[in-house]
Amino acid sequence: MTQAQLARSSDPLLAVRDVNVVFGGIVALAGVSFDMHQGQILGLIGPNGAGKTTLFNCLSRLYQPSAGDILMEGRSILSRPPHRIAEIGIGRTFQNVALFPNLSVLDNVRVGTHARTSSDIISDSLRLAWVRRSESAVNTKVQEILAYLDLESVAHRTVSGLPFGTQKRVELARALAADPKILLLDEPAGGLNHEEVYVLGDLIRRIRDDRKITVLLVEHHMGLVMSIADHVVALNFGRKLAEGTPAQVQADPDVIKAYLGSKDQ
Ligand SMILES: Nc1ncnc2c1ncn2[C@@H]1O[C@H](COP(=O)(O)OP(=O)(O)OP(=O)(O)O)[C@@H](O)[C@H]1O
Repeated sequence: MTQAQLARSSDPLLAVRDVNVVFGGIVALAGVSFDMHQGQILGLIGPNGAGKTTLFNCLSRLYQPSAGDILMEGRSILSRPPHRIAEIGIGRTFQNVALFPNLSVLDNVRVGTHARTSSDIISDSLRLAWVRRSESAVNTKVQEILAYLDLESVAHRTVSGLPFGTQKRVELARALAADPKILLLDEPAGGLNHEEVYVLGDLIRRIRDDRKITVLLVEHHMGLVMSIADHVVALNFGRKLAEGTPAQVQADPDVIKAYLGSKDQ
């Protein structure tokens, strides 16, 4: 069974149900619903102002829908603050990279593991045996992720001095360090050159295949979305315009019209 078939055969990992978001008088999302299944790479596309970022921000809990629900493994996530979504297996990256610029790559990735470790300041300062064991497990995990993302050679470098493409990889490493079930990627190809986008596509697919992580990709780079997504949801003016395989969505007359319309503006 392929990853895509496997994905469709199970209950949704994440369910977006009739989500509405209104800013003042502007309806940013109106009744958007779709399912994400385990093992899927889902591409969320749409012209400028379609509502992609708003939906992404609802999923990462920065925005609260005015109606509707978002369920992770059947349970609503809407009462959860943004800093507590990692605990239920939702990881994210940011469009413009949000790392600690003056810390090393290693320390930035180590921060990611804290979402899933349970030590506290008293146990840490007493250096209890279980804290030492968990520290050693964290180090092993961080080293494994750095090797996986080919970041070992820059492990001790300060993040601010690294090229943007490398910083984006560090952000991915930090998100992976929290062991997410779903990874939300906000325009990961933004600011990357052609070769880097190709490498990124390959990497996202490997993350899904090797680590069994479900991926939601908000992306303007149509080539990337269409080459790696197995399911695509297209938004326009806050509504779902179409969903299906990349080929189905690309051939949808409403999607074609929405993109041509936006080019003319
Ligand atoms: N914080 C906000 N306050 C007021 N209006 C907002 C806010 N955020 C988004 N909007 C409006 O909501 C609508 C959807 O915007 P959103 O940024 O989600 O679209 P998008 O698909 O991500 O666009 P882009 O591709 O340009 O990033 C737009 O009309 C936008 O102007």
